[in-house]
Amino acid sequence: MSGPRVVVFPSVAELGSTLAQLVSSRAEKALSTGESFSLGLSGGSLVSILSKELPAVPSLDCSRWLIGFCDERLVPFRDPESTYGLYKSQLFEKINIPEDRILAIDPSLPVQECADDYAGKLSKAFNTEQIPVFDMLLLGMGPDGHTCSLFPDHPLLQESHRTVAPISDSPKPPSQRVTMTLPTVNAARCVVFVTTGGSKAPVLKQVLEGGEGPALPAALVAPGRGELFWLVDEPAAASLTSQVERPGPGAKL
Ligand SMILES: O=C(O)[C@H](O)[C@@H](O)[C@H](O)[C@H](O)COP(=O)(O)O
Repeated sequence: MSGPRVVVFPSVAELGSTLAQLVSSRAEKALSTGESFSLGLSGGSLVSILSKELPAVPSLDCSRWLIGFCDERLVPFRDPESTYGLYKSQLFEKINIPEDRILAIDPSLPVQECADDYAGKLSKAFNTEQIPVFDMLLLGMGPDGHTCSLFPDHPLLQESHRTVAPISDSPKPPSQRVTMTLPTVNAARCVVFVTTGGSKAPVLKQVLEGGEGPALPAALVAPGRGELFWLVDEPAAASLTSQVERPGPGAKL
């Protein structure tokens, strides 16, 4: 993998429209040679950014997309903390993604069984007993450098076999979650971090330019054979001194 492309935008709105264009272009590429476009979604602020911008892409056809979740909270879908629930109301109802092509967890299961069940859903959908290779994963990063539900100094960072794992002690509530593991994240063809806001500036510098102590979870994302993008806004990029890109309005990545 070549190094990450760090792309800085003046505003979240400009970041969001470029993100939507990037998703759409990778979907076209996947569908030009294959049966589907597999996209993994994260929660947090990504929900509103994607839900605002993706439906605005002209003639977007999501009928052959396959949607998975990079992580999910173990709460009922109607709970405002449910990432699936938020995407269902804010995005899925605005695009033509068939319900049976959205791979959601079964939140009625205990967390270990839920993770095993979700791993099975991915295995079936990707028709593999190995690691499912997503065309694209969209990730966020917390102010502590977590991504998915992989948190600093957590044993899950060492997981090298399971594709999906449970966590019951998430420092970010809700405490019970299911998360993709690093082997699954790093198997993807394209990984895109979306990070905005000044509160992320210190941790973004540490992740991209190094710092004290063990590598933070977001710094462990390095897709072996895939592309890695960091789409950030100026406030989040404020502490960076390394090479970044600042595309003109409407530029395509
Ligand atoms: O469901 C979750 O909690 C997310 O998947 C989580 O990993 C999120 O991406 C980060 O916490 C960043 O969230 P923000 O972008 O809202 O800061």
